[in-house]
Amino acid sequence: MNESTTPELLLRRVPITTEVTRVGATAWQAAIGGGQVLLDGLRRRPLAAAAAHATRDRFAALGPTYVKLGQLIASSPGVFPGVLSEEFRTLLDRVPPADPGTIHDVLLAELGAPPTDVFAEFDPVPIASASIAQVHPARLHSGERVVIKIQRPGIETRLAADLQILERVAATAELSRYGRMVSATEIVDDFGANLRDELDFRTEAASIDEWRACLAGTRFADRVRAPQVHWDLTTTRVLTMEYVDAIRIDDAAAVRAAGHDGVDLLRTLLLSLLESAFRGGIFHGDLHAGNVLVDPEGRIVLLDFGIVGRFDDRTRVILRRLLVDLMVRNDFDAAGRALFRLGAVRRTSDRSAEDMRQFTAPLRRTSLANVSYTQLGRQLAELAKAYDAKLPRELVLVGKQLLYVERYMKLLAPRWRPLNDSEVMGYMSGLIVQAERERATG
Ligand SMILES: Nc1ncnc2c1ncn2[C@@H]1O[C@H](COP(=O)(O)OP(=O)(O)OP(=O)(O)O)[C@@H](O)[C@H]1O
Repeated sequence: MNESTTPELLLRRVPITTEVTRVGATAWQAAIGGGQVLLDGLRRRPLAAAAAHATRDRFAALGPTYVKLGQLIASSPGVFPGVLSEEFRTLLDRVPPADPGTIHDVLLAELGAPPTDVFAEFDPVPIASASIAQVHPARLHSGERVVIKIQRPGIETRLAADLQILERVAATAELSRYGRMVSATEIVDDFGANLRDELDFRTEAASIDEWRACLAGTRFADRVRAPQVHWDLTTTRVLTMEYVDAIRIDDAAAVRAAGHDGVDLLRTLLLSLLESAFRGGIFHGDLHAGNVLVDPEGRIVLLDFGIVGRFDDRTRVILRRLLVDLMVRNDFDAAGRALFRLGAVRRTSDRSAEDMRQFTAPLRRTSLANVSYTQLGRQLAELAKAYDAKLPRELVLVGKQLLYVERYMKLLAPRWRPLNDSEVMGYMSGLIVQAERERATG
Protein backbone atom coordinates (compact mmCIF):
# COMPACT_ATOMS: atom_id res chain seq x y z
CA MET A 1 0.00 0.00 0.00
CA ASN A 2 1.23 3.46 -0.83
CA GLU A 3 2.46 5.00 2.43
CA SER A 4 0.61 8.25 1.90
CA THR A 5 -2.71 6.43 2.02
CA THR A 6 -2.25 4.41 5.20
CA PRO A 7 -4.81 5.18 7.93
CA GLU A 8 -1.94 6.06 10.28
CA LEU A 9 -0.74 8.82 7.99
CA LEU A 10 -4.23 10.08 7.35
CA LEU A 11 -4.78 10.15 11.10
CA ARG A 12 -1.57 12.08 11.53
CA ARG A 13 -2.82 14.82 9.26
CA VAL A 14 -5.83 15.50 11.43
CA PRO A 15 -5.18 16.45 15.04
CA ILE A 16 -4.73 13.16 16.87
CA THR A 17 -5.86 14.03 20.31
CA THR A 18 -8.38 11.44 21.30
CA GLU A 19 -7.67 8.03 22.66
CA VAL A 20 -10.03 6.48 20.13
CA THR A 21 -7.98 7.61 17.14
CA ARG A 22 -4.75 6.53 18.82
CA VAL A 23 -6.22 3.11 19.64
CA GLY A 24 -7.20 2.79 15.97
CA ALA A 25 -3.73 3.78 14.79
CA THR A 26 -2.05 1.45 17.29
CA ALA A 27 -4.25 -1.51 16.32
CA TRP A 28 -3.62 -0.79 12.64
CA GLN A 29 0.14 -0.76 13.14
CA ALA A 30 -0.05 -3.98 15.19
CA ALA A 31 -2.00 -5.59 12.34
CA ILE A 32 0.55 -4.57 9.68
CA GLY A 33 3.34 -5.72 12.01
CA GLY A 34 1.65 -9.13 12.33
CA GLY A 35 1.21 -9.33 8.56
CA GLN A 36 4.84 -8.46 7.99
CA VAL A 37 5.97 -11.22 10.38
CA LEU A 38 3.73 -13.75 8.61
CA LEU A 39 5.15 -12.78 5.23
CA ASP A 40 8.70 -13.00 6.55
CA GLY A 41 7.83 -16.38 8.05
CA LEU A 42 6.63 -17.55 4.64
CA ARG A 43 9.89 -16.28 3.16
CA ARG A 44 11.60 -18.42 5.83
CA ARG A 45 13.41 -15.61 7.60
CA PRO A 46 14.14 -16.37 11.28
CA LEU A 47 10.90 -15.61 13.08
CA ALA A 48 12.38 -13.73 16.07
CA ALA A 49 14.40 -11.41 13.83
CA ALA A 50 11.39 -10.81 11.58
CA ALA A 51 9.16 -10.01 14.55
CA ALA A 52 11.74 -7.64 16.05
CA HIS A 53 12.15 -5.86 12.70
CA ALA A 54 8.39 -5.52 12.25
CA THR A 55 7.94 -4.22 15.80
CA ARG A 56 10.64 -1.61 15.25
CA ASP A 57 9.00 -0.38 12.04
CA ARG A 58 5.59 -0.12 13.70
CA PHE A 59 7.00 1.75 16.69
CA ALA A 60 8.64 4.25 14.34
CA ALA A 61 5.36 4.75 12.47
CA LEU A 62 3.43 5.31 15.71
CA GLY A 63 5.54 8.29 16.67
CA PRO A 64 7.02 9.91 19.78
CA THR A 65 5.79 7.75 22.64
CA TYR A 66 6.72 4.54 20.89
CA VAL A 67 10.04 5.86 19.64
CA LYS A 68 10.97 6.75 23.24
CA LEU A 69 9.75 3.35 24.43
CA GLY A 70 11.81 1.67 21.70
CA GLN A 71 14.87 3.59 22.82
CA LEU A 72 14.26 2.45 26.40
CA ILE A 73 14.10 -1.16 25.21
CA ALA A 74 17.29 -0.70 23.18
CA SER A 75 19.18 0.45 26.23
CA SER A 76 17.93 -2.26 28.60
CA PRO A 77 20.06 -5.31 27.88
CA GLY A 78 18.96 -8.40 29.74
CA VAL A 79 15.34 -7.33 30.18
CA PHE A 80 14.14 -7.77 26.62
CA PRO A 81 15.25 -10.39 24.07
CA GLY A 82 18.63 -9.40 22.59
CA VAL A 83 17.32 -9.41 19.03
CA LEU A 84 14.70 -6.79 19.97
CA SER A 85 17.20 -4.54 21.78
CA GLU A 86 19.54 -4.72 18.77
CA GLU A 87 16.78 -3.82 16.32
CA PHE A 88 15.62 -0.86 18.43
CA ARG A 89 19.11 0.61 18.53
CA THR A 90 18.52 1.95 15.06
CA LEU A 91 15.34 3.77 16.04
CA LEU A 92 16.07 7.44 15.61
CA ASP A 93 14.03 10.29 16.94
CA ARG A 94 14.16 12.60 13.93
CA VAL A 95 11.03 14.12 12.45
CA PRO A 96 10.33 17.05 10.10
CA PRO A 97 10.16 20.41 11.91
CA ALA A 98 6.80 21.84 12.94
CA ASP A 99 5.28 24.64 10.91
CA PRO A 100 7.20 27.91 11.66
CA GLY A 101 3.92 29.68 12.44
CA THR A 102 3.10 27.31 15.31
CA ILE A 103 6.62 27.62 16.68
CA HIS A 104 6.26 31.42 16.63
CA ASP A 105 2.96 31.04 18.54
CA VAL A 106 4.55 28.85 21.23
CA LEU A 107 7.30 31.44 21.77
CA LEU A 108 4.79 34.25 21.90
CA ALA A 109 2.61 32.41 24.41
CA GLU A 110 5.52 31.33 26.61
CA LEU A 111 7.74 34.43 26.52
CA GLY A 112 5.02 37.06 26.18
CA ALA A 113 6.52 38.68 23.06
CA PRO A 114 7.39 37.64 19.50
CA PRO A 115 10.86 36.12 18.98
CA THR A 116 11.90 39.14 16.89
CA ASP A 117 11.51 41.31 20.05
CA VAL A 118 12.93 38.89 22.59
CA PHE A 119 16.03 37.96 20.59
CA ALA A 120 18.42 40.04 18.50
CA GLU A 121 18.40 37.15 16.00
CA PHE A 122 16.20 34.08 15.79
CA ASP A 123 16.71 31.37 13.17
CA PRO A 124 13.36 29.84 12.19
CA VAL A 125 15.23 26.82 10.77
CA PRO A 126 15.97 24.38 13.63
CA ILE A 127 19.37 22.70 14.05
CA ALA A 128 17.65 19.62 15.44
CA SER A 129 14.11 18.40 15.24
CA ALA A 130 12.93 15.50 17.38
CA SER A 131 9.44 14.36 18.27
CA ILE A 132 9.05 16.26 21.53
CA ALA A 133 11.00 19.41 20.76
CA GLN A 134 13.06 21.24 18.20
CA VAL A 135 16.13 23.33 18.79
CA HIS A 136 16.67 26.76 17.18
CA PRO A 137 19.79 28.91 17.20
CA ALA A 138 19.37 32.54 18.29
CA ARG A 139 21.33 35.52 19.62
CA LEU A 140 20.49 37.59 22.69
CA HIS A 141 20.53 41.40 22.63
CA SER A 142 23.78 41.12 24.60
CA GLY A 143 25.30 39.40 21.55
CA GLU A 144 25.54 36.00 23.22
CA ARG A 145 24.74 32.97 21.03
CA VAL A 146 22.06 30.74 22.49
CA VAL A 147 19.84 27.84 21.49
CA ILE A 148 16.15 27.61 22.23
CA LYS A 149 14.56 24.22 22.78
CA ILE A 150 10.88 24.58 21.90
CA GLN A 151 8.23 21.99 22.65
CA ARG A 152 6.04 20.88 19.78
CA PRO A 153 2.46 22.08 20.09
CA GLY A 154 -0.06 19.38 21.02
CA ILE A 155 2.56 16.87 22.12
CA GLU A 156 1.18 16.59 25.66
CA THR A 157 -2.27 15.38 24.61
CA ARG A 158 -0.83 12.96 22.18
CA LEU A 159 1.53 11.39 24.71
CA ALA A 160 -1.26 11.13 27.29
CA ALA A 161 -3.43 9.14 24.87
CA ASP A 162 -0.55 6.81 23.97
CA LEU A 163 0.32 6.24 27.61
CA GLN A 164 -3.22 5.18 28.41
CA ILE A 165 -3.03 2.54 25.72
CA LEU A 166 0.36 1.34 26.92
CA GLU A 167 -0.93 1.08 30.49
CA ARG A 168 -3.66 -1.26 29.28
CA VAL A 169 -1.26 -3.32 27.19
CA ALA A 170 1.05 -3.67 30.21
CA ALA A 171 -1.82 -4.74 32.48
CA THR A 172 -2.72 -7.41 29.92
CA ALA A 173 0.92 -8.48 29.58
CA GLU A 174 1.09 -9.05 33.34
CA LEU A 175 -1.39 -11.87 32.93
CA SER A 176 1.57 -13.81 31.53
CA ARG A 177 4.62 -15.02 33.47
CA TYR A 178 7.06 -13.09 31.30
CA GLY A 179 5.00 -9.90 31.70
CA ARG A 180 5.18 -10.28 35.48
CA MET A 181 8.87 -11.08 35.43
CA VAL A 182 9.78 -7.89 33.59
CA SER A 183 7.20 -5.94 35.68
CA ALA A 184 5.43 -4.63 32.60
CA THR A 185 3.16 -2.19 34.46
CA GLU A 186 6.04 -0.81 36.45
CA ILE A 187 8.10 -0.28 33.31
CA VAL A 188 5.22 1.63 31.73
CA ASP A 189 4.52 3.65 34.92
CA ASP A 190 8.15 4.58 35.17
CA PHE A 191 8.34 5.38 31.51
CA GLY A 192 5.20 7.56 31.75
CA ALA A 193 6.55 9.45 34.76
CA ASN A 194 9.80 10.16 32.88
CA LEU A 195 7.97 11.29 29.79
CA ARG A 196 5.79 13.66 31.80
CA ASP A 197 8.91 15.06 33.46
CA GLU A 198 10.47 15.58 30.05
CA LEU A 199 7.52 17.76 29.10
CA ASP A 200 8.36 20.38 31.70
CA PHE A 201 11.54 22.06 30.55
CA ARG A 202 11.94 23.84 33.89
CA THR A 203 12.60 20.41 35.40
CA GLU A 204 15.34 19.83 32.85
CA ALA A 205 16.81 23.30 33.47
CA ALA A 206 16.79 22.69 37.23
CA SER A 207 18.51 19.32 36.74
CA ILE A 208 21.31 21.02 34.79
CA ASP A 209 21.92 23.43 37.67
CA GLU A 210 21.65 20.68 40.30
CA TRP A 211 24.11 18.46 38.42
CA ARG A 212 26.58 21.34 38.02
CA ALA A 213 26.30 22.14 41.73
CA CYS A 214 27.00 18.53 42.67
CA LEU A 215 30.30 18.56 40.76
CA ALA A 216 31.30 22.10 41.80
CA GLY A 217 34.36 21.96 44.03
CA THR A 218 35.41 18.55 42.72
CA ARG A 219 38.32 18.01 40.34
CA PHE A 220 35.80 17.45 37.54
CA ALA A 221 34.27 20.91 37.74
CA ASP A 222 36.44 22.29 34.94
CA ARG A 223 36.67 19.08 32.91
CA VAL A 224 33.01 18.35 32.31
CA ARG A 225 30.25 20.88 31.91
CA ALA A 226 26.68 21.57 30.75
CA PRO A 227 25.27 24.65 28.97
CA GLN A 228 24.29 27.62 31.17
CA VAL A 229 20.53 28.06 31.42
CA HIS A 230 18.92 31.47 30.77
CA TRP A 231 16.19 31.24 33.38
CA ASP A 232 14.57 34.54 32.36
CA LEU A 233 13.85 32.97 28.95
CA THR A 234 12.89 29.52 30.20
CA THR A 235 9.36 28.19 30.80
CA THR A 236 7.55 24.84 30.74
CA ARG A 237 7.75 24.65 26.96
CA VAL A 238 10.79 26.80 26.17
CA LEU A 239 14.36 26.25 27.34
CA THR A 240 16.95 28.88 26.44
CA MET A 241 20.59 28.03 27.03
CA GLU A 242 24.13 28.82 26.02
CA TYR A 243 25.07 27.68 22.51
CA VAL A 244 27.68 24.94 22.66
CA ASP A 245 30.10 24.58 19.77
CA ALA A 246 31.49 21.07 20.13
CA ILE A 247 31.89 17.70 18.40
CA ARG A 248 30.19 14.43 19.21
CA ILE A 249 32.20 12.02 21.31
CA ASP A 250 31.56 9.13 18.92
CA ASP A 251 33.07 11.09 16.01
CA ALA A 252 36.46 9.50 16.68
CA ALA A 253 38.10 11.00 13.58
CA ALA A 254 37.07 14.56 14.54
CA VAL A 255 38.07 14.04 18.19
CA ARG A 256 41.53 12.86 17.12
CA ALA A 257 41.89 15.58 14.48
CA ALA A 258 41.19 18.18 17.18
CA GLY A 259 44.12 16.71 19.14
CA HIS A 260 42.19 15.39 22.13
CA ASP A 261 43.37 12.36 24.06
CA GLY A 262 40.80 9.56 24.05
CA VAL A 263 41.96 8.07 27.35
CA ASP A 264 41.75 11.45 29.08
CA LEU A 265 38.25 12.03 27.79
CA LEU A 266 37.01 8.59 28.75
CA ARG A 267 38.57 8.76 32.19
CA THR A 268 36.85 12.09 32.81
CA LEU A 269 33.52 10.79 31.55
CA LEU A 270 33.70 7.62 33.66
CA LEU A 271 34.91 9.24 36.88
CA SER A 272 32.56 12.22 36.68
CA LEU A 273 29.69 9.76 36.20
CA LEU A 274 30.76 7.79 39.30
CA GLU A 275 31.30 11.00 41.27
CA SER A 276 27.91 12.46 40.37
CA ALA A 277 26.08 9.17 41.03
CA PHE A 278 27.82 7.76 44.12
CA ARG A 279 28.81 10.99 45.85
CA GLY A 280 26.86 13.87 44.34
CA GLY A 281 23.50 12.12 44.12
CA ILE A 282 22.34 13.23 40.65
CA PHE A 283 23.65 11.84 37.36
CA HIS A 284 22.92 12.26 33.66
CA GLY A 285 20.64 9.39 32.67
CA ASP A 286 20.90 9.45 28.87
CA LEU A 287 24.51 9.57 27.73
CA HIS A 288 23.81 8.62 24.11
CA ALA A 289 26.34 10.01 21.65
CA GLY A 290 24.20 12.99 20.62
CA ASN A 291 24.29 14.18 24.22
CA VAL A 292 28.01 13.81 24.91
CA LEU A 293 30.23 16.35 23.16
CA VAL A 294 33.84 17.50 23.31
CA ASP A 295 34.53 21.23 23.16
CA PRO A 296 37.64 22.85 21.61
CA GLU A 297 39.30 23.01 25.06
CA GLY A 298 38.92 19.25 25.43
CA ARG A 299 36.17 19.46 28.03
CA ILE A 300 33.25 17.05 27.94
CA VAL A 301 29.93 18.84 27.46
CA LEU A 302 26.70 17.06 28.39
CA LEU A 303 23.44 18.07 26.74
CA ASP A 304 19.83 17.09 27.36
CA PHE A 305 19.14 16.57 31.06
CA GLY A 306 15.62 15.32 30.30
CA ILE A 307 16.44 12.06 32.06
CA VAL A 308 18.49 12.08 35.25
CA GLY A 309 18.96 9.54 38.01
CA ARG A 310 19.12 10.28 41.72
CA PHE A 311 20.45 8.34 44.71
CA ASP A 312 19.46 9.64 48.12
CA ASP A 313 21.98 9.85 51.00
CA ARG A 314 21.10 6.45 52.47
CA THR A 315 21.30 4.67 49.11
CA ARG A 316 24.67 6.28 48.38
CA VAL A 317 26.05 5.00 51.66
CA ILE A 318 24.75 1.48 50.95
CA LEU A 319 26.15 1.52 47.41
CA ARG A 320 29.59 2.62 48.60
CA ARG A 321 29.58 -0.16 51.19
CA LEU A 322 28.46 -2.67 48.60
CA LEU A 323 31.48 -1.70 46.54
CA VAL A 324 33.83 -2.34 49.47
CA ASP A 325 32.14 -5.61 50.44
CA LEU A 326 32.46 -6.93 46.91
CA MET A 327 35.80 -5.58 45.81
CA VAL A 328 37.87 -5.33 48.96
CA ARG A 329 36.49 -7.36 51.83
CA ASN A 330 35.02 -10.14 49.69
CA ASP A 331 32.26 -10.33 52.26
CA PHE A 332 29.47 -11.77 50.18
CA ASP A 333 26.99 -12.16 53.01
CA ALA A 334 27.31 -8.46 53.72
CA ALA A 335 26.96 -7.70 50.00
CA GLY A 336 23.79 -9.80 49.89
CA ARG A 337 22.41 -7.88 52.90
CA ALA A 338 23.25 -4.59 51.20
CA LEU A 339 21.33 -5.63 48.08
CA PHE A 340 18.44 -6.62 50.33
CA ARG A 341 18.52 -3.19 51.99
CA LEU A 342 18.40 -1.55 48.57
CA GLY A 343 15.08 -3.29 48.16
CA ALA A 344 16.48 -5.30 45.31
CA VAL A 345 16.08 -8.86 46.54
CA ARG A 346 12.77 -10.24 47.69
CA ARG A 347 13.84 -13.83 48.25
CA THR A 348 17.04 -15.09 49.88
CA SER A 349 18.46 -18.60 49.91
CA ASP A 350 21.29 -20.56 51.50
CA ARG A 351 23.12 -20.20 48.24
CA SER A 352 22.98 -16.40 48.06
CA ALA A 353 26.50 -15.79 49.38
CA GLU A 354 27.85 -18.44 47.01
CA ASP A 355 25.96 -17.00 44.04
CA MET A 356 27.21 -13.53 44.88
CA ARG A 357 30.76 -14.92 45.06
CA GLN A 358 30.39 -16.49 41.62
CA PHE A 359 28.87 -13.36 40.17
CA THR A 360 31.76 -11.23 41.32
CA ALA A 361 34.46 -13.80 40.48
CA PRO A 362 35.45 -12.11 37.21
CA LEU A 363 35.78 -8.84 39.11
CA ARG A 364 38.34 -10.31 41.45
CA ARG A 365 40.48 -12.20 38.97
CA THR A 366 43.76 -10.81 37.76
CA SER A 367 42.03 -10.09 34.47
CA LEU A 368 40.01 -7.51 36.38
CA ALA A 369 40.75 -4.93 33.74
CA ASN A 370 39.05 -6.94 31.05
CA VAL A 371 35.65 -7.13 32.69
CA SER A 372 33.00 -5.76 30.40
CA TYR A 373 30.03 -3.77 31.68
CA THR A 374 27.86 -5.55 29.13
CA GLN A 375 28.92 -8.93 30.50
CA LEU A 376 28.37 -7.64 34.03
CA GLY A 377 24.91 -6.32 33.17
CA ARG A 378 23.89 -9.67 31.69
CA GLN A 379 25.14 -11.55 34.75
CA LEU A 380 23.35 -9.18 37.05
CA ALA A 381 20.13 -9.63 35.09
CA GLU A 382 20.46 -13.43 35.36
CA LEU A 383 21.11 -13.24 39.07
CA ALA A 384 18.11 -10.97 39.47
CA LYS A 385 15.97 -13.51 37.63
CA ALA A 386 17.17 -16.36 39.85
CA TYR A 387 16.42 -14.39 43.02
CA ASP A 388 13.19 -12.79 41.92
CA ALA A 389 15.08 -9.57 42.47
CA LYS A 390 14.17 -6.22 41.10
CA LEU A 391 17.07 -3.90 40.63
CA PRO A 392 16.25 -0.33 41.68
CA ARG A 393 15.55 1.83 38.63
CA GLU A 394 18.43 4.17 39.36
CA LEU A 395 20.89 1.30 39.62
CA VAL A 396 19.78 0.01 36.23
CA LEU A 397 20.00 3.56 34.88
CA VAL A 398 23.56 4.05 36.07
CA GLY A 399 24.40 0.66 34.55
CA LYS A 400 23.06 1.83 31.20
CA GLN A 401 25.33 4.87 31.33
CA LEU A 402 28.31 2.58 31.91
CA LEU A 403 27.33 0.72 28.74
CA TYR A 404 27.53 4.01 26.83
CA VAL A 405 30.94 4.73 28.35
CA GLU A 406 32.06 1.27 27.26
CA ARG A 407 30.90 1.96 23.71
CA TYR A 408 32.91 5.23 23.54
CA MET A 409 35.89 3.45 25.08
CA LYS A 410 35.91 0.98 22.19
CA LEU A 411 35.94 3.91 19.76
CA LEU A 412 38.39 6.28 21.40
CA ALA A 413 40.55 4.26 23.75
CA PRO A 414 40.26 0.60 22.74
CA ARG A 415 43.35 -0.49 24.63
CA TRP A 416 42.64 1.44 27.81
CA ARG A 417 41.75 -0.69 30.83
CA PRO A 418 40.11 1.54 33.46
CA LEU A 419 40.78 -0.90 36.27
CA ASN A 420 44.50 -0.81 35.44
CA ASP A 421 44.55 2.99 35.41
CA SER A 422 46.16 4.61 38.44
CA GLU A 423 43.83 7.63 38.46
CA VAL A 424 40.73 5.42 38.29
CA MET A 425 42.09 3.13 41.00
CA GLY A 426 43.03 6.17 43.10
CA TYR A 427 39.48 7.39 42.78
CA MET A 428 38.08 3.98 43.78
CA SER A 429 40.40 3.91 46.81
CA GLY A 430 38.97 7.27 47.86
CA LEU A 431 35.44 5.85 47.68
CA ILE A 432 36.54 2.81 49.66
CA VAL A 433 38.18 4.91 52.38
CA GLN A 434 34.98 6.93 52.65
CA ALA A 435 32.87 3.76 52.87
CA GLU A 436 35.12 2.28 55.57
CA ARG A 437 34.84 5.51 57.57
CA GLU A 438 31.06 5.44 57.21
CA ARG A 439 31.01 1.81 58.34
CA ALA A 440 33.12 2.65 61.40
CA THR A 441 30.83 5.49 62.38
CA GLY A 442 27.80 3.23 61.87
N1 LIG B 1 23.18 24.06 24.10
C1 LIG B 1 23.25 23.57 22.86
N2 LIG B 1 24.17 24.04 21.99
C2 LIG B 1 24.25 23.54 20.72
N3 LIG B 1 23.45 22.59 20.24
C3 LIG B 1 22.50 22.09 21.05
C4 LIG B 1 22.36 22.54 22.39
N4 LIG B 1 21.34 21.87 22.97
C5 LIG B 1 20.89 21.03 22.02
N5 LIG B 1 21.58 21.14 20.87
C6 LIG B 1 21.38 20.37 19.62
O1 LIG B 1 20.06 19.92 19.57
C7 LIG B 1 20.02 18.48 19.59
C8 LIG B 1 18.80 18.01 20.38
O2 LIG B 1 18.87 18.52 21.70
P1 LIG B 1 18.29 17.70 22.94
O3 LIG B 1 18.99 16.36 22.96
O4 LIG B 1 18.37 18.53 24.15
O5 LIG B 1 16.79 17.55 22.48
P2 LIG B 1 15.82 16.29 22.55
O6 LIG B 1 14.55 16.75 21.94
O7 LIG B 1 15.78 15.77 23.93
O8 LIG B 1 16.54 15.28 21.55
P3 LIG B 1 16.81 13.71 21.69
O9 LIG B 1 15.47 13.07 21.60
O10 LIG B 1 17.69 13.43 20.49
O11 LIG B 1 17.53 13.45 22.98
C9 LIG B 1 21.35 18.08 20.19
O12 LIG B 1 21.73 16.77 19.79
C10 LIG B 1 22.26 19.15 19.61
O13 LIG B 1 22.60 18.86 18.28
